Amino acid sequence: MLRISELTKSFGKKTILDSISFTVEPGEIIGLVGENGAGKSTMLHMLATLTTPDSGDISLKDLTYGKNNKKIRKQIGFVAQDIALWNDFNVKENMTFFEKISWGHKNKDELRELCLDMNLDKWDEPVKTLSGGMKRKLNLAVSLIHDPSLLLLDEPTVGIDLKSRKEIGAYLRTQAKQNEKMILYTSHDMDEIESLCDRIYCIGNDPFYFDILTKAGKSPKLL
Ligand SMILES: Nc1ncnc2c1ncn2[C@@H]1O[C@H](COP(=O)(O)OP(=O)(O)OP(=O)(O)O)[C@@H](O)[C@H]1O
Repeated sequence: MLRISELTKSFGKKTILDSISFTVEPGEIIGLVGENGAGKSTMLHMLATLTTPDSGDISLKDLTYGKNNKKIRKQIGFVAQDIALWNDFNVKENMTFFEKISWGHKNKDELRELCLDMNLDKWDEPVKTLSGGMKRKLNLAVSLIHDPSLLLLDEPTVGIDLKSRKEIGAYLRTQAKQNEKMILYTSHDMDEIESLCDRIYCIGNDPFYFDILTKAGKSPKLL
């Protein structure tokens, strides 16, 4: 289980996240929604151990953030909003590079299969000539190489075509349900959030997303 207790984060005098608490059970996909600047990425960055909270506690299974960060990182797959790939390498080279520096043990066939799971079949093509959506698919595949138990996905499907998005969504649901992965997912696409997520949290004071999701019968919660 991922447990977040009374988490607070400010930048300067601006409090972005104010005493936020929630838990994520194995097998759950949690949607985080809110307007631009609400604090979704800040939340994911803290869960990825890249930013420290001002106060509050986070734990993953029996591991405490701040004390066990090295062990925690091995269990995390993080897709940031910015794409992080080697442009001059092809897809195969990127996958094998990231496999080597990750804690996973996957052979070339398994790495290729992972790309195909993301609907990416351009194995020998340099990243620099891939479309934006294809780069996103590769970025997502890289985050899954070490079979993480906690997936933090910050708008991972921006620019990905609808068919691929549906297939990636189905893949993520299978990963969550069959392999007990915990997934936190941000998106501005409410259809995607509604169809993919088991529970949805609205960050920030603006009731806009809360009202939309409530009308759609999704019982969102305010953070
Ligand atoms: N390193 C930083 N220093 C100062 N302010 C920051 C920093 N990182 C984020 N912020 C501020 O924190 C607020 C929350 O940003 P964040 O990126 O978490 O929002 P978001 O909900 O992910 O937005 P978006 O939907 O646009 O991705 C913003 O006002 C942003 O300017």
